[in-house]
Amino acid sequence: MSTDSLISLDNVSKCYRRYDRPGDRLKEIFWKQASQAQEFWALRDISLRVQRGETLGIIGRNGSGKSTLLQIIAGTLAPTSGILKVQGRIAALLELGSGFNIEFTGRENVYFNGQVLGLKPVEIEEKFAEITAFADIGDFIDQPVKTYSSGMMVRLAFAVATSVEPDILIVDEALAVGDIHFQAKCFKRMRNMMDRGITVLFVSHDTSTMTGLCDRCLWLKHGQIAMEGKPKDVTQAYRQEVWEDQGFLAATSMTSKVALDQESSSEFEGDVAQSSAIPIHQITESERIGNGDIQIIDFQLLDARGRFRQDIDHDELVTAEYTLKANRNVAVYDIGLIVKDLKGNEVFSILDLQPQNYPVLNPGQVIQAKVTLCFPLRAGAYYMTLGVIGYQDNQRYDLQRVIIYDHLEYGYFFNVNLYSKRVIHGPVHFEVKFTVNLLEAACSESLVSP
Ligand SMILES: Nc1ncnc2c1ncn2[C@@H]1O[C@H](COP(=O)(O)OP(=O)(O)OP(=O)(O)O)[C@@H](O)[C@H]1O
Repeated sequence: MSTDSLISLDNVSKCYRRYDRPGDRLKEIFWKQASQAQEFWALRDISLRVQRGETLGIIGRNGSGKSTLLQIIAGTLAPTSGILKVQGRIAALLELGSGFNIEFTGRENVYFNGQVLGLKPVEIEEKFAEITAFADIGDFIDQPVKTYSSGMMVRLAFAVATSVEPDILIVDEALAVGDIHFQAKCFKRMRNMMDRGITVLFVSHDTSTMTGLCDRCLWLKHGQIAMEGKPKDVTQAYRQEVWEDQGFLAATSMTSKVALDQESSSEFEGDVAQSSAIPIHQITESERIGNGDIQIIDFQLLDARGRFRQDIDHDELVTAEYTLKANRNVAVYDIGLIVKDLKGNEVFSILDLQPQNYPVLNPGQVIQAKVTLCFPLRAGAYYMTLGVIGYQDNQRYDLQRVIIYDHLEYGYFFNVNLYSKRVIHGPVHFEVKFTVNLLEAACSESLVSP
């Protein structure tokens, strides 16, 4: 294994034994010759190197062998044949609740898991408050894990696995069963870990996640590597195949080729595509930074009739209303917002740099600022990062000298609904109109008689 590849697999295969009847497995234990098992090769001859600091995405259809591969690399499943070498500490989030003893409390499991991940009790003690703050499951931390919902289990498992500084983080996105606020927090933490050079292996069905997060992508098909390379190329080929199989595209169609050249994922919008409702998250105190000279004390989205909205129709004009409180004299300040998808990818941002009419603020003063905007986005859940900034010596336009008064990473979660019969690609969607004109009539003999 080269010094910089943390993971190396040579011709790794995994064969499961499948039985028609549960009793057949038992029979085999006592009488090998009577084996009724059928062999099933979930992985065949996988050879792979993953370098230190690399983020490898694994994509593939249900049953293609993704979880099997991750479990083998994590060391929780033995390969049937082949050579596997892994260097460094692994933190894995694979099967729900794996690694937890459900009879024990969350607190006991944090200590137990922390030790499995290589932490000393005193180190776990130091990290305990941070782990519970991230998991945010309140008093449940002292309840047996068997009383947890699946979402709570994932919260705690993710908090523990990412609290250690592993060399390799392995995450199955299918586990992202928490609410959207928690998912966004998880993606942010994963990005931070990637920035710190931690090697990440990540399974997802979502091609935009692959292109957004990963350096390299692996496509598994029937237990074999169908393709490996740049996320954009691999996800494009993968989508092409999925779409062809589903009959959405003709393989040779020019339009499909043009469409698939787009970087982000594509979805077939059926008769009515509507994102599901999300729980209300108004201003969250977590992830708040800034010196507090001005604070955002409330924020809402209102529609044209002044109704509070969190489910917004595509392209609908809404007003974002900030309520700001000054805690000091402030003469120059700007208000901004960034719209992000749940993976933390920035969709667009606005910073108002020419506010002629913003009043000078005195301590205790409360003002309301409004921004009118619309969201020509594809259907889905998004959040807004909200901010108020100032400048050293009040030198507006000098972005090098920005002072952050307040910054709320998860300021406001909302849904965009889109009703469309079209096949839509990419993060934005504009109104378009297709028209077809008949230029030449068909020859009379080729006309189909009514
Ligand atoms: N313990 C097992 N015994 C027998 N077959 C198994 C076992 N575990 C997995 N398989 C089979 O191996 C194949 C690969 O499964 P795996 O869970 O690795 O796929 P996957 O790509 O992760 O699927 P998904 O996207 O649905 O999670 C599947 O056909 C599955 O039915």
